[in-house]
Amino acid sequence: MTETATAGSDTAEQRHGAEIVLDSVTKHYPGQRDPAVEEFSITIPAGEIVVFVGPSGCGKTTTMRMINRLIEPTSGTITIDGRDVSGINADRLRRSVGYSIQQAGLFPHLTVARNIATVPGLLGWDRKRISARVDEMLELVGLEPGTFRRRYPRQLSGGQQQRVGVARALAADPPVLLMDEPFGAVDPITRGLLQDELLRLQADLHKTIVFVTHDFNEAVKLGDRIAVLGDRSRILQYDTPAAILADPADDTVAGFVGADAALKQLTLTRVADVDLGQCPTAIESDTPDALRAVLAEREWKWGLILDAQRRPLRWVSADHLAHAATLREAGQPVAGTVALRASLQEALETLLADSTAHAVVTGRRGEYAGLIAIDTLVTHLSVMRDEHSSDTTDSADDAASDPDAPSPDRPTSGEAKP
Ligand SMILES: Nc1ncnc2c1ncn2[C@@H]1O[C@H](COP(=O)(O)OP(=O)(O)OP(=O)(O)O)[C@@H](O)[C@H]1O
Repeated sequence: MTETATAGSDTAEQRHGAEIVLDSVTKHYPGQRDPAVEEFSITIPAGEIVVFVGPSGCGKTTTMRMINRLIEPTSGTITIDGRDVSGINADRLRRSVGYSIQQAGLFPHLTVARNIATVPGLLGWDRKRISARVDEMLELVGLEPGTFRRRYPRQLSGGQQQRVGVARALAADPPVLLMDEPFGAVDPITRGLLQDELLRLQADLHKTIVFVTHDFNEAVKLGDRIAVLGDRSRILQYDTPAAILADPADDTVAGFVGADAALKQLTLTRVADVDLGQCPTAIESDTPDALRAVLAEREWKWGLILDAQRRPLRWVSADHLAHAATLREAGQPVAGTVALRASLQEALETLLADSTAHAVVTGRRGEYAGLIAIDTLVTHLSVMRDEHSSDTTDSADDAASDPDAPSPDRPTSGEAKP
């Protein structure tokens, strides 16, 4: 972080995240027997979202607040973009590090506009620039400026307050954003929407975001990396969500991950990233003969009837076709489809609702793109486990030297046989 960035001008470096390094940081609160944080070391890469997750009281908030010196460490060093924060004036530092907390922490006596304008005002921006920035920030977080500028926090829903909190934290375009359970006080649906918005914002902004939560699902959804913390902020595991889900470092982390690790893993992969299966298809204006022949000849149980734009309509079996004169009425409706951009967990939900136990995948215009079968998901999970397993190298070596060893599973390609 540079002085220029601190002063809030539009430099290139200001618009990108900054690396944060904590080195042997300890916090011992006066009068306490044990330190709240002990010898904590971590490197938070520029432009990534790193989530601190751990049980209540383990020291997450204390650790995070030392980054912007809301809490002063007892020992150790913290640098942002190579600069030791202890050498930066604390007020100046806080203006260059966005901070968003549970229940938004808005000033109740100030309008939404003045709340968002707080840091730009402190940085001495002129009125016109601040006003334009307030509108830009409100639009960024999905609130219409004409409606929301003049409201007070009490006139907003919890989710709207959180959005304003995020807008305020981003207003001076800080390279670093600290978020302490920012979505903890809203209902699960709003929470999901706010998480989606944060990911959408981050895709454009590339801030360095340190995010504290109790909720491992939230950590998996938001984190480029997750630091699972134990007592005194001891790092139990620091890795990507995929690696932690596939190979928890110990029983404590496994307990945190939960019994449904596999389901959580499925949220991390998009349908477009696995090989899709295929089945015979026909356009509904075709005669049944060709499809009937393919099903019989290649022993497919099901074929798929598409409309003229190749959008999936119905599943048909050989029985359905036995006496059908046309494809227009034959078969049973496809229960639901899943888009290429959807997650494998959504694909699982779709296939569980489908009578043929397949998820029909569609492209951007709803056209048929392929199928996902349960085998595709099982194989994918097994590949993920192999990739992240701590003894991957050993088993790969073993397999290479043993000609009878089974070949490792890979995602199915080509044909699924519905
Ligand atoms: N000002 C303080 N004085 C003394 N002890 C404190 C102070 N603030 C926090 N602590 C103690 O330090 C430890 C870590 O607290 P901290 O708030 O950092 O944990 P946390 O992981 O963020 O907890 P939670 O998830 O419940 O917010 C706790 O045992 C807490 O009681």
